[in-house]
Amino acid sequence: MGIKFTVQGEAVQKQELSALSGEVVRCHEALHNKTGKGNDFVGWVDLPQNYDKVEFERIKKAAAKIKQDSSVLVVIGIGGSYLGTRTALDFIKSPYYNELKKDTPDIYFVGNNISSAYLNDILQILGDRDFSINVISKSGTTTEPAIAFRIFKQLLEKKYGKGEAAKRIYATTDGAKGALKEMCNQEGYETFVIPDDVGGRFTVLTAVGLLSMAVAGVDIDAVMAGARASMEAYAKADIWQNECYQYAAMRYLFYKQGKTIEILANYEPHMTSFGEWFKQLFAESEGKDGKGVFPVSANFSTDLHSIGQFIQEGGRYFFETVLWSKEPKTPAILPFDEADGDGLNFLAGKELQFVNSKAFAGTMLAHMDGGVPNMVVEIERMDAWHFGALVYFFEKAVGISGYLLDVNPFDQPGVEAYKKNMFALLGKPGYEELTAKLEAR
Ligand SMILES: O=P(O)(O)OC[C@H]1O[C@](O)(CO)[C@@H](O)[C@@H]1O
Repeated sequence: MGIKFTVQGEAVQKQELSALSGEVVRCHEALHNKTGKGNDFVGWVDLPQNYDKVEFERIKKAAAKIKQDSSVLVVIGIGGSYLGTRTALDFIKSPYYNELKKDTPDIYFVGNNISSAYLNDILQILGDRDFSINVISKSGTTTEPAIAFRIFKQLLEKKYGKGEAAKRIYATTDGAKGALKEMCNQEGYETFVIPDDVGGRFTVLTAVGLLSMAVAGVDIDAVMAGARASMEAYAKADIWQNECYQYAAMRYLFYKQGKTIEILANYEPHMTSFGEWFKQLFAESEGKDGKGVFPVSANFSTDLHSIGQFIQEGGRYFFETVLWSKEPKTPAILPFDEADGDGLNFLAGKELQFVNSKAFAGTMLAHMDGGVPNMVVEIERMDAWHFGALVYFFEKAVGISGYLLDVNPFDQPGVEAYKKNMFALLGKPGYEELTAKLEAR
């Protein structure tokens, strides 16, 4: 398996983990037998094996057409309909994917905020270049992507006419219902399906993530192969044979010990958005019924010069999970300098990855000395295969850790509260009573 999970030093609590092993088996069975809370949303468990192979080929075809007729793909979506896709591109390609030399279209993400400045910047970047749209929304009613879709659809129709525009719109949505699905039926957009039993934050291995990946030239077969390898590697109920479950159980133990925040740290800007994806996955899955580990992310060594002080000496209510790639994406060597004014010649000729690895090792020991438990999720390299493998590792872990907490890890009822208030304050028809109440406050 290409992922290695370890708990560092004193933090390993073998006895406590053993005591949890029965509970872990119970959670495993609930997940695999579909008898646990939210059991109609566990389609992601065997997705790497059971995905729609016919649609998979259609995704490749659509990607080939986009590559051929578009300089830009505008991807519209928020939350699970955005973060995984963004993460895949940054992790497998680069956060500078658009700026780097390539023979694939630029990809820009919109509909993940309501900022007019952001929207205008993208419109300016787009200019008069040829483009296509991938609008992604499982519900089809989310405000942020709906606003962006209205704007970019009008732009597309103005540029190409309604008929040609419809051929440049790819919709990824529910297979049967929702506002977006209805538009697809009326306008004849090519449509990809978000399976009914896969919730938004678990969809990156569906058309949601795969279409943009394919457009960017990512080997999506390798992504699915990596996910499948994880699916097989983490299928055993026995905690001692399942590192993914060890991770889930350790999180639970730390939580019970009052460590209620998890920092997912990385040492690669290519992994920054992985932290964003991880935050949604764990926050929406665990944060309910007054429970859950609050997920945050940190980008080292950058953040060692900002929040590093707090991690070392501030309140002791968190633990750290480090996401580490053994190989650098591309190597670089520190050159020799005759004058050695910076005193760095002792490192001349060394790989930057070597320096980064010592920053990692030194930081981990310092943080552990400071009372922060550390765990490591290590991969060989940041490629398509390892992306798929990692996605599944964390999805499986959150399923088990949600069940250990005895919450439904597959719903997100709390997200509705802000939406209701926003609609009421915007004066949406049907919200009159709430509008009056909120305005009185
Ligand atoms: O794909 P949709 O339905 O537009 O939802 C986007 C996101 O909004 C939420 O429903 C709530 O934030 C997420 O769970 C989801 O990933």
